[in-house]
Amino acid sequence: MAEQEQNCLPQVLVLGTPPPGFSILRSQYSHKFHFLSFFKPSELSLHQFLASHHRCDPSSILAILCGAQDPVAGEVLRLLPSLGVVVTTSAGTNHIDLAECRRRGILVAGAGGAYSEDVADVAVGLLIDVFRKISAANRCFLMKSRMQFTPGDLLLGSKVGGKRVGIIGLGSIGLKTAKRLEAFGCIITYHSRNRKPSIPYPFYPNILDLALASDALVLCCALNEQTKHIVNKEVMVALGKEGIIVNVGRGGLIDEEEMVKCLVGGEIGGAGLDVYENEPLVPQELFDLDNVVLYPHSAAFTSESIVGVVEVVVQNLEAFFSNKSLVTPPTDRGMCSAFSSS
Ligand SMILES: O=CC(=O)O
Repeated sequence: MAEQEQNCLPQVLVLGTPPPGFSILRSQYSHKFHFLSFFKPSELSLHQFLASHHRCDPSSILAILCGAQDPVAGEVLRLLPSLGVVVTTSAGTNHIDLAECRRRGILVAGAGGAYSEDVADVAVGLLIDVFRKISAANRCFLMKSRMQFTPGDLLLGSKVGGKRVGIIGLGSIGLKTAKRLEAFGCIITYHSRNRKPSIPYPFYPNILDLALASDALVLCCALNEQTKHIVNKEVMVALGKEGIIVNVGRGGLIDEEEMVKCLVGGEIGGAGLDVYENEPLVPQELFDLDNVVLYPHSAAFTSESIVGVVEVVVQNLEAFFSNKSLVTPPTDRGMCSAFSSS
């Protein structure tokens, strides 16, 4: 596209690591938006990048596009005096300084429910894997020794049907996880910020009570000040030696150091994890445990969900630049709707 034509397009500053779907966005929507990519690693600071970019007056930037991996902190927002919207390709918005956005009236839009089914699939997959020791068996029989096996030998798993599963956070991911597990014969209960009157599952206002009444806890909530370390040592002890934890929310929801100790010491039965407290670092001890299944923060991503999120991003940008309401506006506390606020 000629530079002159591009100059007339709404500018979108794309930050950090190329967000999922960005190559589709760039190839299919560059006639609608001028994507100004400031990707890592860069020798320039954002300030220098904006100053060196020939047509980029920071006050001409009204929109940021980002993914979950890169913080959109106060200092970034302060460089962009006219910013009106932050669109993230993630369901979670904990990487964005929501308080500063609220203060400045900057809108925030996330992936909405674009990933919910895929994340729920992985939550169920991790739960089944831990209870039935699928990865452990794979590791033991096939990868380590390639030995012949006797059916039913050694790795006796635990039945999924009948398990009491406490879901923490009943947004669209939590609800889809609950529905799937119900079909496996699990008994569902939940904890969230408020009881949901239209939901039939028993509600536990207290997370310790939920842990005491559960064989598995599945974390599907957003990370914020209220939910950080919502699963702490006390909760893990209440869950008990046979209990397992599945986390598809954010690593910081669990006190990871304590979780590692509980797993190593046998105080909980196992864990299926998609997210970690200090990503991309994963505590070394976890790699050696057969009762732990690790996934690399990829529960959200399938070829289909990436196409879906591109649509949501485009709809949000189009809505914003034509002064319409965003299609996935944040909830009252600035969070997007796929993760419940706990
Ligand atoms: O973790 C992934 C997301 O928030 O989309």
